[in-house]
Amino acid sequence: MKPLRNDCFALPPGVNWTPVEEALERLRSRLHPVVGIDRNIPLAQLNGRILASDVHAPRAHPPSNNSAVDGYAFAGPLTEVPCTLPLVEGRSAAGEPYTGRVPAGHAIRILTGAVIPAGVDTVVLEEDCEVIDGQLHLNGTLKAGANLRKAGEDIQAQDRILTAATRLTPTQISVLASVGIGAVDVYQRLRVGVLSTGDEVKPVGAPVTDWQIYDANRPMLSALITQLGYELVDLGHVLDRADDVKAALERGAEQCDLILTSGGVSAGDEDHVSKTLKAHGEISNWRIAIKPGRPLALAMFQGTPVVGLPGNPVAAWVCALRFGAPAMALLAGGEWFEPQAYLVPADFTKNKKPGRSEMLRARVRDGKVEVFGSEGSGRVTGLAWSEGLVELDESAREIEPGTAVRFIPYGSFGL
Ligand SMILES: Nc1nc2c(c(=O)[nH]1)N[C@H]1C(S)=C(S)[C@@H](COP(=O)(O)OP(=O)(O)OC[C@H]3O[C@@H](n4cnc5c(N)ncnc54)[C@H](O)[C@@H]3O)O[C@H]1N2
Ligand code: MOO
Repeated sequence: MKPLRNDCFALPPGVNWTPVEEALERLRSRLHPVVGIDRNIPLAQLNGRILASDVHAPRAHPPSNNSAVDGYAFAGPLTEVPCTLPLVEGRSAAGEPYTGRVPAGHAIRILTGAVIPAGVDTVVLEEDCEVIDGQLHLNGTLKAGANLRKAGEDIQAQDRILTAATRLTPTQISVLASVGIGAVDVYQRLRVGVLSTGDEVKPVGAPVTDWQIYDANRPMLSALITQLGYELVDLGHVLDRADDVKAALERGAEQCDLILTSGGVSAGDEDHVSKTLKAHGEISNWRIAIKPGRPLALAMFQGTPVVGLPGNPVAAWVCALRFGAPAMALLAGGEWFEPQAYLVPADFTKNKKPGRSEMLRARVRDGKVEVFGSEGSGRVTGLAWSEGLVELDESAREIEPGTAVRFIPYGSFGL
């Protein structure tokens, strides 16, 4: 694990507005995994963790030929019908295989998941045949191998079943279990600090006056971090005082692999996050051609990367997803990702200015994408209403009902 370079967020001089694609490419090319490896983590603790190495199957899946249905097994194919086959004594059930050999011209009772006994290779569904006095009566033809699941048809022993950098979800955990793997090596959880700033901001529960607002960003970002599978370090809230901001960042640098701050990153007199990062770290104030989320500060502070999100909750959310989520995936040992977007007809009208891409709070209903009525960056109700974002690229102008637009469901960001 090598540390990030101090100048990893530097932008070339003279660049004012960074297009979204360029900002993303910069992050992708300058970041790399910063976490160590946790060895032998058991299945029960793997959900959301990121594989540190490729995984190979120690055995095949399924391990032996077995029946896909409840029915009767015989040697196929069955071409001449009607046909009657005598049934042998006994049966093959899941967990209780038939150990003998079925003689030629005979059939045997078999249940779903049971090993196919020697001498037979084809299974007829019990609904498609009749048993009368120990004889199996068949009326329909069947190909050899019908209703049989072949050994290794899903996974062969030694196959690579999962690759390093895969984020494990319930479905991948099932694959591991299917071949008997009870523990794997995963990256240590990325420790992400979340810090709120602002003299007007008060934590929920504290007494407030009219000029104060509750801290909506920290609980939102904390929930995001947890849902993405990272370890949350709550760095609390600090007032716009240089010393307090510095002390909080120092705590963060000690305890975290990445710090997310919100507020204090535009150019105002009270934008102490920017100022502190400038005085004590290497900061690059990115002005990204995106709405919302124009001001984004990226910095290295005492060896730890800091993403300074805008204070407006909508902008903080959009930036945390669009730039933060892929960056965190990469730092955490996973793969950089471009969120999967779907082209969906718009159910709205919009006259967009060129030059900036726009992210609108959106959701799909009846195959059309709706956007929230207000684009105000402080409107938290639109966040709660939305199920994803519509991304309009820099060149987009007139959107009319029916225009195909890119809808990115929140699931595409790993939520
Ligand atoms: N002259 C300019 N002014 C502003 C610009 C600009 O480019 N030039 N950009 C605007 C945009 S866009 C945004 S976004 C904000 C970003 O400003 P900051 O990141 O410095 O954020 P603050 O000024 O501290 O706060 C903005 C807004 O958000 C509220 N806020 C802050 N923290 C929280 C929180 N934890 N929970 C809820 N709400 C929060 C804060 O009260 C402000 O209303 O700058 C614009 N101005
Ligand atoms: O771009 Mo600001 O980020 O509108 O809210």
